[in-house]
Amino acid sequence: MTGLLSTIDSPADLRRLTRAQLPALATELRDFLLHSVARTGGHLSSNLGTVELTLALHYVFNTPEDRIVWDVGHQTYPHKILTGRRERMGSLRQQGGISGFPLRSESEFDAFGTAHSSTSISAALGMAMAAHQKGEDRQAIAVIGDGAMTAGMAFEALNNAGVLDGKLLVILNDNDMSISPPVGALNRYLAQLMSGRFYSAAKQVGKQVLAKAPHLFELAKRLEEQAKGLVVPATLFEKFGFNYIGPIDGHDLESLIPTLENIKLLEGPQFLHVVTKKGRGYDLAEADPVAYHGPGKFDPKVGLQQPATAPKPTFSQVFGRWLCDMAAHDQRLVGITPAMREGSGMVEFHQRFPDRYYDVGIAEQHAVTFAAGLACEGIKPVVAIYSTFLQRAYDQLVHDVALQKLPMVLALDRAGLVGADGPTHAGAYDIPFLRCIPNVSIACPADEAECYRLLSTAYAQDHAVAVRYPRGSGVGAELPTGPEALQGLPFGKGELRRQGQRVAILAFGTLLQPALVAAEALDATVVNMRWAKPLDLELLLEVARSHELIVTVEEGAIAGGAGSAVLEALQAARLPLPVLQLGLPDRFIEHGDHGKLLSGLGLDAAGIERSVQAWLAPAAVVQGEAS
Ligand SMILES: Cc1ncc(C[n+]2csc(CCOP(=O)(O)OP(=O)(O)O)c2C)c(N)n1
Ligand SMILES: CC(=O)[C@@H](O)[C@H](O)COP(=O)(O)O
Ligand SMILES: [Mg+2]
Repeated sequence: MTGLLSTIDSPADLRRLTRAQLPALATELRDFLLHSVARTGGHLSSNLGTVELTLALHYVFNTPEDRIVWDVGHQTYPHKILTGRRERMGSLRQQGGISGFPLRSESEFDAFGTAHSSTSISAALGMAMAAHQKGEDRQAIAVIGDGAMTAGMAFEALNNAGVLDGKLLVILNDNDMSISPPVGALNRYLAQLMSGRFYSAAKQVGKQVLAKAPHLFELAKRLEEQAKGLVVPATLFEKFGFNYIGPIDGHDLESLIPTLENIKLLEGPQFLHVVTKKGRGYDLAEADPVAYHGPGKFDPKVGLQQPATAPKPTFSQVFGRWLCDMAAHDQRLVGITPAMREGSGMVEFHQRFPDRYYDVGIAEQHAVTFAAGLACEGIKPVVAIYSTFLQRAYDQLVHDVALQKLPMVLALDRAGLVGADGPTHAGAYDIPFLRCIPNVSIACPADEAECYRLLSTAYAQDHAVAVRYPRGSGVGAELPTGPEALQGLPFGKGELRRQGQRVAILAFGTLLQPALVAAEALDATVVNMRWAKPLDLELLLEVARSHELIVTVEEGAIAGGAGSAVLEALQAARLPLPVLQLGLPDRFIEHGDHGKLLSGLGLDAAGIERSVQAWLAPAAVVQGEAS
């Protein structure tokens, strides 16, 4: 590799360049980024939009002493490339490679680990106040997108920061996009701020002020006032106690760098509003930032292509189909998504039932309590939510839903490991954290057809039911059709899938398939449990009485998971049977290929067979192996 970029191994190298060299570097960086992501897959359009902002931040601020907290962190590839990880970009999001998100353990330049949105202002404020407590002079910077800004947590942090005197800079990276087009009143407000009059006026003023500034340090006081001159009067952010600056063009280094240099001199909480374009510099991504939000591998010359043969529908698509079918059947149904329309398979539902579709923004807590309110009035809410993001709405689920025994369907997508996004996005904990809440049930479909049917079962209940299903597709089981299609499976009932001897494998969810394969070699019984709560006690006890060993298999945390529920049930029934619990261990599982990760954890057919054989092996042999 030649060119300027090849000389940058850290921001210190960057800071040795002249300002005149930076536009060329930005071009190289963008080109490198595009070709790198095209080879690995990953979050593209957000990163294309932050090239200049990243350069400007590392150029002006003394990173890593000054701290940058990137909200969500899906826009940090330019940051990774400039902070010593250029050569590792080929390993992005692969097992053993670098993460797609900032990681404190990966680099001293990653001040804070992110991936779930809207945490940056809180974390940066914490860092700013820590510097204050310790008498250290450093800047803490939160870079937050307009989508992430919609979350309550961002506003909680603004509310707190505005009355504290931390050296905090919040940069709103406003590209007028979330993953989907942005929603809500805040978006409307930001659009007003960016409307022609404000935007061009602010830009003009900014350029005049900065061109005339002779020497930044000597003119600190004057610049402070001038920077305030960039302020659009009485913005929401000023009312929160910030000095609001902007909007400025986030792709114009000539605006960004002097503005950031000015801001460095200002006291108190600062708020800089930059305007960027998602997908900037790659025409196809600019035209369709949604498709290029998180693409797989592609050829940059031709862009994303439709596969030659139609792939199996994903579980998300199965959910989307069920949602449309049930909505057509029952007028009371409404669908809710916290900003994940595409990922949750709700595009068609949105098109066909726009009045019954609610994208509430990145607001999982609100989504759940909003659904509770709807349920109080006889509406039938279906909340589509990734397992990992439901973690945000735990109290809402306990206090607002379960305690009042309100009915709703929680379509819990991305349950289990998710692959390239890694541990931040893994749906590892939903069974343990849901099964301890009264009035909440959990269905674990083993394939697509069961998923469809169990959604119907969930919809028919008088309390909250989560239906958990994984990312991607399963065995490709054909979906029900015809007049009976929307008929559910029996609530709380499993099914015997194979009769064997000695060992009974109880499978919860899609790991039923490898369990069936392992059972052939082991001549084991296999039960498709279908429900983690309630357990099918009748079936469980019948199986327990006729076998020597119970093996539970789930793609979720072992601790407190479905296997634990089985243990509790056996104990309550005074059946002292050994239970081998297979699932996710008590550690975070890194990013990588989903299938390989499962094999590595012994959750494929060979692994299940191995674990059972090891359990059955005479103790002497096991001890021998261990010593
Ligand atoms: C708590 C949470 N909910 C949902 C998501 C999924 N998500 C990732 S990026 C994103 C959109 C972010 O939009 P914005 O902050 O404007 O960044 P942009 O992609 O536009 O750069 C969403 C909804 C998430 N990461 N965290
Ligand atoms: C950054 C983020 O949270 C999302 O973009 C997420 O990576 C999407 O994951 P899926 O690809 O599983 O929808
Ligand atoms: Mg955005």
